[in-house]
Amino acid sequence: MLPDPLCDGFGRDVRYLRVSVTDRCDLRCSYCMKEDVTFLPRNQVLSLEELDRLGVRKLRVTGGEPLVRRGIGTFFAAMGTHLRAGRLDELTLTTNGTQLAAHAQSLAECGVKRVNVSLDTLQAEKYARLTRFGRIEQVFAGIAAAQAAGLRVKLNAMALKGVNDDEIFALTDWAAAHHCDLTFIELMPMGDIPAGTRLDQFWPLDDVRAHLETRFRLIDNGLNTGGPARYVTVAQTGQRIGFISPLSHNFCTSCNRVRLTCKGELYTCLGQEGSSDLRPVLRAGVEGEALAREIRAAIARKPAGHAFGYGPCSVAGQMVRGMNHTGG
Ligand SMILES: Nc1nc2c(ncn2[C@@H]2O[C@H](COP(=O)(O)OP(=O)(O)OP(=O)(O)O)[C@@H](O)[C@H]2O)c(=O)[nH]1
Ligand SMILES: C[S@@+](CC[C@H](N)C(=O)[O-])C[C@H]1O[C@@H](n2cnc3c(N)ncnc32)[C@H](O)[C@@H]1O
Ligand code: SF4
Ligand code: SF4
Repeated sequence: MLPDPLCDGFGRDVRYLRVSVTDRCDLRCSYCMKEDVTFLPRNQVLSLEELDRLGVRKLRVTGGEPLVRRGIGTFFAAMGTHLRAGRLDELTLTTNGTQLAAHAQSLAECGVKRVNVSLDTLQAEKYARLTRFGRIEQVFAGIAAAQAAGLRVKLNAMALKGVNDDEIFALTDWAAAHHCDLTFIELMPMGDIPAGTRLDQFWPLDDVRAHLETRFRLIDNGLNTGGPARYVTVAQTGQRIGFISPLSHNFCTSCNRVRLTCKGELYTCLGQEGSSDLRPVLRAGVEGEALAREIRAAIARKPAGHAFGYGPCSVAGQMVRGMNHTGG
């Protein structure tokens, strides 16, 4: 949560900040970034002390891959102190899981209760291809370590036509067997990826749901975690499945979030260009009410929503800015 309830120009209360601690990543998922992507020079990236100044109530740490940022353990330890002192309500992260085995225990000791781990396939070879060189065993080990440390794990799987459309049941069964929640995500046209690839891979989640319903009875359960997912319960297994459908079921009217990039830009919408540069004030040591004022002014300009859309042979609203920069 941000310091006070913050209302934007459309009457939405914005209470949730997602922070990208790095744009760097140890993987190169082909739907997220190009193989030869250029990352920001390190001196443009906010220091972890500057990030600590934000004073938010609910923090999701993301990236790029948050666990590859040097010193990230110290950052989580500092955030853990805020958590114990009651200055922070929730501390969590979204990760590709490759480095989770090494960090899980200390994350739990810092007060992290749950992690979202991105896993789009269960097949080692396909995983290596999709991420360009990732080793799936590292992710499995990361998930096991997280659970052994007492963390709840939610899997995030992109729904990608022609890539993992043959694995929807396998992912669902794996999640059930490993006591993980599972969320499917629609592909957004973010990053410097050709429109043709997007059109080939976009798979609306209504189709994924219909596919699941050939085997399972899905009951809408109305659960709201404060995030964009609509959840169902699988009648046969009791497991929970979420659908994040920014294209086919746009959730912008209830949007409660803004994002801070690792450079200190506050993006008030994932799918629009407008941002406010908070780096000068963070670098100048501004905090408390003065910083909140800057954030409020930015939020007042939050746009209504994204303009993404897939036509028969064109893509609308494409953002060249990558998810790793804005923070997925
Ligand atoms: N368009 C859009 N997509 C979002 C937004 N927030 C999350 N997403 C998508 O949902 C994916 C999963 O987000 P997570 O990091 O797991 O967070 P979450 O689903 O909000 O988290 P919880 O519900 O707290 O578990 C992101 O990578 C994005 O693809 C948003 O505000 N707008
Ligand atoms: C950008 S990553 C950052 C955190 C971490 N590296 C990870 O992969 O979980 C966060 C999430 O964004 C999702 N993502 C990346 N590109 C996307 C796109 N074009 N559309 C929708 N989600 C995307 C990923 O699948 C991942 O679940
Ligand atoms: S989705 Fe996450 S793991 Fe994959 S390239 Fe993007 S930032 Fe890295
Ligand atoms: S696209 Fe923008 S307005 Fe819509 S839910 Fe995402 S961040 Fe909010």
